[in-house]
Amino acid sequence: MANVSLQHIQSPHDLRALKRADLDQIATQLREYILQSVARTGGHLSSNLGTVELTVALHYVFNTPHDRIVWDVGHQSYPHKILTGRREQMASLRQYGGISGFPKRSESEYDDFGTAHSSTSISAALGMAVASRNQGVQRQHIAVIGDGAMTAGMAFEALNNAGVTPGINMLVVLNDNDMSISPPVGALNRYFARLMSGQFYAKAKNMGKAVLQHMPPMLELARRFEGHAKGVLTPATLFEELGFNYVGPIDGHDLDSLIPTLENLRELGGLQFLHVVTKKGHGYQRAEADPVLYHGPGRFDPKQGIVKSSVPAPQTFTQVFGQWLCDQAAADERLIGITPAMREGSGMVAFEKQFPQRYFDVGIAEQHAVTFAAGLACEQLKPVVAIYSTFLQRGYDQLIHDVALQDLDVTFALDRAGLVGADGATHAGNYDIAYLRCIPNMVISTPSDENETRLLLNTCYQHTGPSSVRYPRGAGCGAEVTADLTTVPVGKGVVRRQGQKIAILAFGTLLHNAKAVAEQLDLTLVDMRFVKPLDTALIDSLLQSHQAIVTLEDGCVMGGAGSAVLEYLSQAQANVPTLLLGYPDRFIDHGEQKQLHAEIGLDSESIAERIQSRFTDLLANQN
Ligand SMILES: Cc1ncc(C[n+]2csc(CCOP(=O)(O)OP(=O)(O)O)c2C)c(N)n1
Ligand SMILES: CC(=O)[C@@H](O)[C@H](O)COP(=O)(O)O
Ligand SMILES: [Mg+2]
Repeated sequence: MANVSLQHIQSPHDLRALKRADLDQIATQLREYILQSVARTGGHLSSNLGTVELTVALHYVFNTPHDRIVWDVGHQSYPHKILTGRREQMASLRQYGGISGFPKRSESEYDDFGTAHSSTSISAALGMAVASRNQGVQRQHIAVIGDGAMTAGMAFEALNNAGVTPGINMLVVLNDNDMSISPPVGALNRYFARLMSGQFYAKAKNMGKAVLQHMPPMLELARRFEGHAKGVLTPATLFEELGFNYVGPIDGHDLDSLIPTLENLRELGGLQFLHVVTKKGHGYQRAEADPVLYHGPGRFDPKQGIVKSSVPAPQTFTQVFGQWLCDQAAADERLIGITPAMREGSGMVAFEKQFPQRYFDVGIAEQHAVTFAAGLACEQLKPVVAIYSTFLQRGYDQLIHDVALQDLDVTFALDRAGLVGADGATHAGNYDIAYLRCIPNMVISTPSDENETRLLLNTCYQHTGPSSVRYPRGAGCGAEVTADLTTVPVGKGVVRRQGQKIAILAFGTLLHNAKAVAEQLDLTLVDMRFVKPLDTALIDSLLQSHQAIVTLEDGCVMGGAGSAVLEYLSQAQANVPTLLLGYPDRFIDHGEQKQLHAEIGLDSESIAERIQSRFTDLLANQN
């Protein structure tokens, strides 16, 4: 066996030039490279360790980039990125100016579809397959989707449509590692477990090796597969009922199973569904033992594993929410906590332990999460939907049609509001103020620090209608958080500093970037607390003594809080110069949150400069 090196793989063409016998070495080196690289940069780890062999086999068997591969979610695409010429660039992973943590069309000709929000791969691959058919192009279209991503309705919408789409080549590869971020939930997961249960999977593993070692002619193999797949291995599956030829489950770490099977499926063409079984974290014992902890680690030493810092980290907004949820649930048995598959990320691990009967992880199913909450509210329960701002976009119609239109009492705890940092544009929570503000009955609150978050969670929870509390990823300014359940008046802001002629109306945590500016330029600083209802009485009183308004928000300017103030000023016929500070009308890539805020002029220095350049004369005439 030749000594081959990952260093020589600049593209899948180099991989395909190797002998089959050399691929195991490549897989071993690839796994080690990913472990060492992610340990240096941080990023998604356990899912990438689980797709090493599958990725090698797919790029070895299929003629990429002519054949298309869509990686669902795409957090497991690091092996793909490394084999497609970005090995060196992994050092810049998810950093300002560096490569993305997800497939991105503008990054490589091998990234056929930008992913990150889950369960889009089958729809996208189907679109590509129909396009190839209609254009008379012969190519394969592969969707690689995890068992977690398969729990989203959109995946079944696509399967349902594909099943009645004639004349296309599409291979769906289900990467079944029996994990989402946390342990998977739902009846579908039980179904997969049945398919993998001893009687089927053991035979599949042995049959895979036996049948594939002698490699009869393709059609003979297909016939055998047909027979085995239908009879011995597994009963007709849900996927066959939807029009796919189901093959598997096979061992997703065994190149001897993967390569002949994929070659067979490549020759067969048509609608194929390959069920592979992998282990999340495969090949790194610590990640195998705790795939949740190693799902998205920061930097760590692979030899030691992730070590809890001895220096207590500042409390995050997520932790403030998690504590509040438990306290509020203890005080009110009507509270139900709902997460669409983000138990850890949303801070609900303690809540699940303390209130298991009132905790619901509904899977990657944001649409269902919202309307499920609506149903609970119809029966006088008080659901709290803990959901990242970006993922609530998936349940937007349900929020309007099922919750707001019926004025139901649902509280939305919107974590990851604003720029999230390393996950970049796909996960940015930039739009919730704009997309919620136009919905009647909605209450929108924007806490400025950790204690304000608790205050506004108390307040919105007690409000008997649809409401939202938005807070950013990570820690805030370190404000002391009370332990009580005090509320504040809905729709009322608070003047934090009295200045002279210019008032900054801050909506959210960027208020702290404006504090020093207000001191430096002697400006009034207001913590508005709510975008809707807007504190118009406070604005009226400010207009009595101020000659200019600045609005400040960690969200898009278009349709955001500043727009709400402008609308009011126009309606009040108040002709006062107004400067709107917020996110520009473009997508903002990954980097540190502080770096990104500086890039778009929302750090303290930029805020001061922008106010000074806009209101030079006014400032000159202050005392
Ligand atoms: C719409 C949407 N909701 C939630 C997430 C957060 N998320 C990222 S990965 C993941 C679990 C995916 O599980 P699976 O598809 O099985 O992939 P694995 O991590 O097991 O490889 C979730 C819930 C997301 N990316 N998109
Ligand atoms: C891939 C995905 O969508 C999640 O893993 C997400 O990256 C988690 O984000 P946080 O790290 O902000 O919880
Ligand atoms: Mg999984």
